[in-house]
Amino acid sequence: MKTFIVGIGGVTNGGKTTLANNLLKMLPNCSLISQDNYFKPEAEVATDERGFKQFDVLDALEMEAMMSDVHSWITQHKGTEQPKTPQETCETSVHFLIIEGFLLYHYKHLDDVFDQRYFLTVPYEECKKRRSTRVYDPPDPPGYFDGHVWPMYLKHREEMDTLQREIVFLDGTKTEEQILCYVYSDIRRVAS
Ligand SMILES: Nc1ncnc2c1ncn2[C@@H]1O[C@H](COP(=O)(O)OP(=O)(O)OP(=O)(O)O)[C@@H](O)[C@H]1O
Ligand SMILES: NC(=O)c1ccc[n+]([C@@H]2O[C@H](CO)[C@@H](O)[C@H]2O)c1
Repeated sequence: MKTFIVGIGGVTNGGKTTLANNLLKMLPNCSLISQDNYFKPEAEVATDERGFKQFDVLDALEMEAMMSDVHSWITQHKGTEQPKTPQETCETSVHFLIIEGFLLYHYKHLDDVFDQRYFLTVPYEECKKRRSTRVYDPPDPPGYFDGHVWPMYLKHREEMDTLQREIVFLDGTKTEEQILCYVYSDIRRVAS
C-alpha cells in the first residue's frame, strides 16, 4: 500500500485540530497523530523566572514517543503494495497519515517523513481571542499569551523561514469549509 504523510502545522488556535479531524472524515484509510498528546507532565516542564511554564517549546514534548508512533505507523503500512486494478483511484490505493501540531517543522527527525506540509496562520488579535476561550490543563495564567505563547510562536515562525522545505501556508481566518475544501483537493492532487 502506498503511504502519504501530511503535516498540519500552524499557530496555536489556527484550526489545526479542526482541519485534521475534517480530513480524517473525508480521506479513506486515514490515521491521525496529534502532537498535543505528547506533552510531558507539567512537573517535567521548565518554568521561567516569571513563573511561566515553558509549554511552547520542543523540550515540553515527548518527541521520541511521538516519533516512535509515527515509525510504527510507517512500518505497519509500508511494503504491502498490491497490484492496482484500473478502476482503483487514489482513494483505495493510498494510506494517509495526518500529523498535526504546533511544532512539527523544527524537529529534524520528522523532516524526511512528510510528503506534504501545511501551516495555518491567524493574526495576533484573532489568535489571542480564540485562545482566550480555550482552557488548557493547566489553564493559561494571566499574561501567558503575550509573555510566552506569542513570542515563542514568532521565534519559531522566524526559524521556519530558514528551513529548506516547501510549506503551503493557509489563511486560518477562512471558513472551516473553505480550508478543508482547498486542502482536501490539494492532497488528492499531490497524492495521486
Ligand atoms: N476556520 C475557522 N474559523 C473560525 N474558527 C475556527 C476555525 N477553525 C477552528 N476554529 C476555532 O478556533 C479554535 C481553535 O481551533 P483548533 O482547536 O482546531 O485549533 P488548534 O490549532 O488545533 O489549537 P491548539 O493550539 O490547541 O493546538 C476552536 O474554538 C475552533 O472552533
Ligand atoms: N496539552 C497540554 O498538556 C498543554 C498544557 C498547557 C498548554 N498547552 C498549550 O497547547 C498549545 C499547543 O496546542 C501550546 O500553545 C501550549 O501552550 C497544552
